[in-house]
Amino acid sequence: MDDTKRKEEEQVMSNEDDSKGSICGYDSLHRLLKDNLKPHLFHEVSRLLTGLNCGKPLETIVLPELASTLSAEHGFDLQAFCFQADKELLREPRVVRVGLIQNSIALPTTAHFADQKKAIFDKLRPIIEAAGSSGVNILCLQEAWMMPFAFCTREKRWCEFAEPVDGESTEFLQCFALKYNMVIISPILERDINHGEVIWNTAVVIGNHGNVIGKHRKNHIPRVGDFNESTYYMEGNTGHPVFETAFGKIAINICYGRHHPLNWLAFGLNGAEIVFNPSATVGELSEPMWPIEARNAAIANSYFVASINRVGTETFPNAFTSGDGKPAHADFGHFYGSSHVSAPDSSCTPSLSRNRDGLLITDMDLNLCRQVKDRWGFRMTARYDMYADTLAHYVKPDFEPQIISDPLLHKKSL
Ligand SMILES: NC(=O)NCCC(=O)O
Repeated sequence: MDDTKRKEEEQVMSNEDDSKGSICGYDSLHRLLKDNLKPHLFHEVSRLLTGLNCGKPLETIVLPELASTLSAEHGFDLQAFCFQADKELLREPRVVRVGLIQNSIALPTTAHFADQKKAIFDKLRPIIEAAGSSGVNILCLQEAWMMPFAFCTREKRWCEFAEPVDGESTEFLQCFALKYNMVIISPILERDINHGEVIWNTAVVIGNHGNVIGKHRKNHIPRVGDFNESTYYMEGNTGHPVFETAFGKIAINICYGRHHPLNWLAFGLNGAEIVFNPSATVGELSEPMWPIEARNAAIANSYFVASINRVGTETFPNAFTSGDGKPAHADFGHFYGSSHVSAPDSSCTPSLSRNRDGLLITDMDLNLCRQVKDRWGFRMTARYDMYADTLAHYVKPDFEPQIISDPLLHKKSL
């Protein structure tokens, strides 16, 4: 290939990459490293980047053929890993199979709203079937999975997508919960019929008998970049519930809540063993934060964190601005997928694709949570009483920061 042709091809590739916020045409960081490092270097980089579980790299799981067939037919990424815990003498292993689904929207945002929602249902059906037929016990979808993430626009017509907790999205998923004996976490835009049709950003927890166990409403609402969600709903009023399910104690920290360590802590104090973080976030804003925050939360709170993000670029009919000096634009940028699971022992799975729909299946022995607590003693050493005191002072209007100034602070150096 001559130089001009190569340059032209590189230009096309880099334009495509740019529209996806780049990582140079690779599907994930893991892939980029694997394809470019010598095996012994990749092994060592992975030891630090994704950690070791019980002293070893994570093993992959072999899934039933149907799951691979559905993944090939419908073009979604399918990956599966297993977290081990040490064998105990007095307790049986408590292995739970968790599934995470990430997806792009299915029709342009200009299509009729009913068609958009139906097309998302149709797109998810085979992915949920793949999860169910692989024996997934707890399945979680992405934030506001039943609609485009239209909150950047500040246009109120998108509120039409909101549904009551027992609405059509819940009904759609209840069938799968029953069919596959699966707990399903369904993050939706909620319309609270009993309270004057107020809108919330809510995760509905559907039990493995198809029943609604309860709901949690997003605690922290972003006001950053194009994420103008506070125009649509207020901070949640459900606290930090932990749902005791047939397969373990679970909680949901919805998207922007992942930037708040006390939010993670509160779910942990209530006894969560797995905290799901269904999200919608874009590369330019948060991609470097994404793996760090989840992993840190898992380590600090001795539980598993399951992170899910949307995929693709959603373009809206009318351009908008967000008071950041940028020209008016009609999309958020690239939702980078990259769903993954972090464990309390600091190991984590590689991420799903940053460009394609995907299903990540992970086996986790929940005994690992207590084993890490016993080993590291973070709960014992946490000094909650000291921080309770600091916070109680901090929230008072007359609070003054505890700063001890160097009396020689302003003395000139010789
Ligand atoms: N959906 C949402 O809360 N996004 C905020 C952006 C971020 O937290 O990365």
